[in-house]
Amino acid sequence: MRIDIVTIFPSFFDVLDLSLLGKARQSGLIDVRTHDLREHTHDRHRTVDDTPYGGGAGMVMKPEPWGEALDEIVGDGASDALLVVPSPAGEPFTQATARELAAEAHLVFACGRYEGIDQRVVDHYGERMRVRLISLGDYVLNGGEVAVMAMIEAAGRLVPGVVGNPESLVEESHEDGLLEYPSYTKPASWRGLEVPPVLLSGNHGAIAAWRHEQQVERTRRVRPELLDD
Ligand SMILES: COC(=O)c1cc2cc(CO)sc2[nH]1
Repeated sequence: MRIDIVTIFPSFFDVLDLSLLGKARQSGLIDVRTHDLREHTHDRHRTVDDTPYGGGAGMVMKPEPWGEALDEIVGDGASDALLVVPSPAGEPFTQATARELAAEAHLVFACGRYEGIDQRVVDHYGERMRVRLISLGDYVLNGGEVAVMAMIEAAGRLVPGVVGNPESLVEESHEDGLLEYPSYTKPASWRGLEVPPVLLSGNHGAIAAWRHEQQVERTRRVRPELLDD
């Protein structure tokens, strides 16, 4: 998988060199490249934003730098890459979305700031490639970078080979539509709190049944709407 990120804060993504995704980058499983939007400005102040047509507070990101930056990545014709634009007006990001992104060969993330990117950028690239506006949730961040970091982690870990034991991906919250069961490890007794005896029983059928029961109970208590599906 190739990932390109266009942002005015490219160093924000240096952290991707660490941990899980760091190994995936070194092994070539995931090729992450950041691009500084300001490299595609040509005025003395390296301007990337301007006041909104129609008035209103805040600033809007100018289309020209985005056009130059994105053309450099996907060329000036049709592209099979998926352009992901984090936006409060986007579709909700879920584990299903993460799985869809993980199946892509080439993801391009456009990190907006301020009030967003001039709409014509989405319209222009929407004529020659798939474009998805995605939101992390019903709140607003100051820019797309944090959202892109979360999406890259959620999708990157689903890319085959990135996580050592693929089994660990199966029994996770939201993978089967339920929240995950509670986990325990040694010691069996800690500050007077005991590990549920069934987990020490060695009875794998009883353990699986208990874990599923815990998933349903936790989901009903914390996220009852997930049980409606
Ligand atoms: C949950 O919030 C988001 O996903 C989110 C993405 C973006 C992009 C912005 C720049 O206009 S503000 C913002 N919020």
